[in-house]
Amino acid sequence: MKPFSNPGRSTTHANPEREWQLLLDLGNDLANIHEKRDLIVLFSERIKPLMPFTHTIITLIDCKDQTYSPFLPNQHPAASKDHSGYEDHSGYGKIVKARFPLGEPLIESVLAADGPVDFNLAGFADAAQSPPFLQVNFEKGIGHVLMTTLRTGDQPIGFLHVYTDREEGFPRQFRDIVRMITPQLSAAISNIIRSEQILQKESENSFLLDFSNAMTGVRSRDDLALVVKKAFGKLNPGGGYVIRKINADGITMSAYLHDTGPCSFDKDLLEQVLAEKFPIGDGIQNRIMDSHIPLLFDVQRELQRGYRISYLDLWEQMGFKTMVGIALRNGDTNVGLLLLSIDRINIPILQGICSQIAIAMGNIMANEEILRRQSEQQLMLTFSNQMTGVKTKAELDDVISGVLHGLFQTRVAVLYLLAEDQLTLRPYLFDKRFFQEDDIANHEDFYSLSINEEHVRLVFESNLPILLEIDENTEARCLKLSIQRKQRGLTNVYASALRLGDQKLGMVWMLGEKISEPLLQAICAQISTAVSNVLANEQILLLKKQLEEENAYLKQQLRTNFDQIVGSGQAMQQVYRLISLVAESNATVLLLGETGTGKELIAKAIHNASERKGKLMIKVNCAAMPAGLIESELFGHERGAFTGAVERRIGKFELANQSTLFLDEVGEMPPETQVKLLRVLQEKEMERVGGKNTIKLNVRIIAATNRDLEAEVKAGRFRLDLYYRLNVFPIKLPPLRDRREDIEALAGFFLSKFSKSTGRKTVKLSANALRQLQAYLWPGNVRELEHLIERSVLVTTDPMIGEFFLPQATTPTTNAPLTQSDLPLEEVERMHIIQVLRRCGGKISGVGGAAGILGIPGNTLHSKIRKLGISKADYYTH
Ligand SMILES: Nc1ncnc2c1ncn2[C@@H]1O[C@H](COP(=O)(O)OP(=O)(O)OP(=O)(O)O)[C@@H](O)[C@H]1O
Repeated sequence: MKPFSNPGRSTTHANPEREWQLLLDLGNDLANIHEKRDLIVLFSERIKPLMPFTHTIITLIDCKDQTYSPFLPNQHPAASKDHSGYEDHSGYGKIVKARFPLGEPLIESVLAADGPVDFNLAGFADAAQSPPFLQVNFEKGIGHVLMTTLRTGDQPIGFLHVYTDREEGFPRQFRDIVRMITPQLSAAISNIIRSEQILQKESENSFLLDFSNAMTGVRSRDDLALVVKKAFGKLNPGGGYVIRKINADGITMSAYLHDTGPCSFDKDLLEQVLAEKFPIGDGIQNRIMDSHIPLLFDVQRELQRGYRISYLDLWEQMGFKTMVGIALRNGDTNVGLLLLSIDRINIPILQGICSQIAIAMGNIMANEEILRRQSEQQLMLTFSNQMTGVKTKAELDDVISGVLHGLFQTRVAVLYLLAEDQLTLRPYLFDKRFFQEDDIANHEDFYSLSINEEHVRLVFESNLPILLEIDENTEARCLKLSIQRKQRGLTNVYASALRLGDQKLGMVWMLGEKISEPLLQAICAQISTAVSNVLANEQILLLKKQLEEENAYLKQQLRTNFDQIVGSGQAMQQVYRLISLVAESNATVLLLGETGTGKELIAKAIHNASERKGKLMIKVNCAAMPAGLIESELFGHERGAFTGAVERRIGKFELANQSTLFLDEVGEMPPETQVKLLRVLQEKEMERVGGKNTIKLNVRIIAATNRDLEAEVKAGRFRLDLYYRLNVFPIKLPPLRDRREDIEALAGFFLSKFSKSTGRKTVKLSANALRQLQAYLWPGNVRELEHLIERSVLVTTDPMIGEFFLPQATTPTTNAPLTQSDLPLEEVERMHIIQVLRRCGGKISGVGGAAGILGIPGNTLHSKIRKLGISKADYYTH
């Protein structure tokens, strides 16, 4: 501004020419004013000489809230008599910052007047509704105030206050001068306001431009922290701020960036606030998020309103009285919010900063998300590679308990498989860190979980893994899983169905801190595939084993080659007739007859004539098995079912599924097994020993015994109900002595068979030898004949057998003493056993059995019989 023109000597006396010149000069000077400073100089240097007033104040009206407040409170320190201390905390200090309502009588009268109004403060200062600054001035010795309204057009924009300590107040000439210069003064003030606004805008723009330039280089959260700290350092020196982001749950917010400024505070409280997830609807955050402009909070007032939010406490502790909150939005998406310790809101600047912060946060988070997904994919690839190699349950256990946790900090608590009934889930694998073996075995709820359980149903209804809400009920069902997970800091329980295509395989419960849905889905899909591979592999191994067993059995059967029945006599004709009647049905057949009469041969013939002939007939010798193992032999067992059961075994019943099971010597079966056999025959299903799965059976039973089963039933050794079950179609095989007509054919058959097997021409029988055979009683029946011929073929060197050396005893032997002196110990033992067996009618164990008399267990006797080569023919007596 150019220097003001010299006003000459001060005067208030009438001198129209001089007055006009003065007004002209003042008008020119006012027209050139653009800054507050110029106005101050004008008042102190140009107007003051006209009238020695103490000070002037210009106040501006705020139309929005109908108030006015100081705009130019102090024109020149020297001009103020006693009022230089505007910064004091009483009187002026407060008034300078205050806003006064327009609707007071004094102001209304100023607004209504068409020129300056002179008020004697003695009459107004302490009047009710008078502006408080009059009282303050009056107390400081001011007598009069001259007030006039400043206007732009008709619109009042503010007031000029001129104060004087002269008792007589302002002379008329001064009032006239003020009236005259009021329009120019109003225009000058408008100019100042406009240029201040332009400057303000320019500085805001330059601030935002700098900020925006700095933001272009932001790539990471750390970059953002630096730029934001610098910007807020300029905007609000010594202040603090926090930027919060909305968490993935969509209902809470957590600190993203923060700066506490130079304040002192409780570090623990800060840690707590930084770690805490604050619900968006906490009463403060929701107000900020709902507003489209920054909101100013009075910290004390919010605390008094009862908000017990830790960040308000911290804010108070740091000495911040106010808090500005502004929502961070990236387009229409809410990203988070900014809290700033500032007491003056510059809305455009804050909005400019916040929109850029929100965009940067959006980009950084998107970037972080991409990196996270990439790392997840990498981890998933590693997991998938590990899972692909899984073939066995143990390997599956290793990968899901080791690798899964190593990669994703997630543990499979339990993996259930759907049982055959498709209604029950049974634990297949479980994490031993959470459960003991006993927990599983003794907890029926856990062991057998119905798919109709509410939480299980939810899992199967969903195509995606779900986060389980654990309530008291579920918790009981989940074996206190939630407690377990809290103890291990694993906060979430995820559950997912395991499926292969549309087929349900089972369900998995996982515990983890947090894991994204797509990742969880991918993990569960991998587990499903691996489980199905393991199950398929187990099935293959089982079938392979079954095949091996069948194979071994087949080979054994081939070695004994029973494929022909010899005999065309009447008795055998009757047998053939019965076989042809029953063979094609599935009826149970009971073969009765003395030892060696061909019961097994006939069983085989029935099987071969049935539609089951494509599969192997399975044989069980009920007498040759130790009582303790017969059940396992018949029904199989699970691994660990009893001591020594080191691996799963398939029983003869399961082996004979779709085929025929030949129960040889069924009369020797121990009573406990009889019960189980009866159940299987009745229900046509069974479980393996130690197993829980029920196996459906389609087995044809052919039983055989050389005992009189009716007598056994009467004696209480054989169950009547089982007898009825077995005695559906009895076939009685005649003893050889009752079909002597077949002896010649049988002898010829065996001569040819054994001659061939020894590589000789067929050995013949002399007439004498044949007569001998026909005269003999054959206690051991066909088997005895077969053995005799075999021995004879072996020992004779002639092409013809002239004579047989047949045993004398053909009736039950009495207790005739043995001559043992010349025999070796083993032979004595052999003879003694044969002797006792004869006395017991061949019965080995149980009441009246040979083992009891010999004082050894039945098993031991069996093995001795085998070892000493004792055959039934040796001891069978009639
Ligand atoms: N009709 C027959 N034709 C040819 N061989 C026969 C005949 N009957 C029995 N055998 C032979 O006699 C031997 C004994 O037969 P098998 O084992 O079937 O008798 P079993 O009644 O089952 O005897 P056990 O009651 O002692 O088990 C076998 O080697 C069998 O091949």
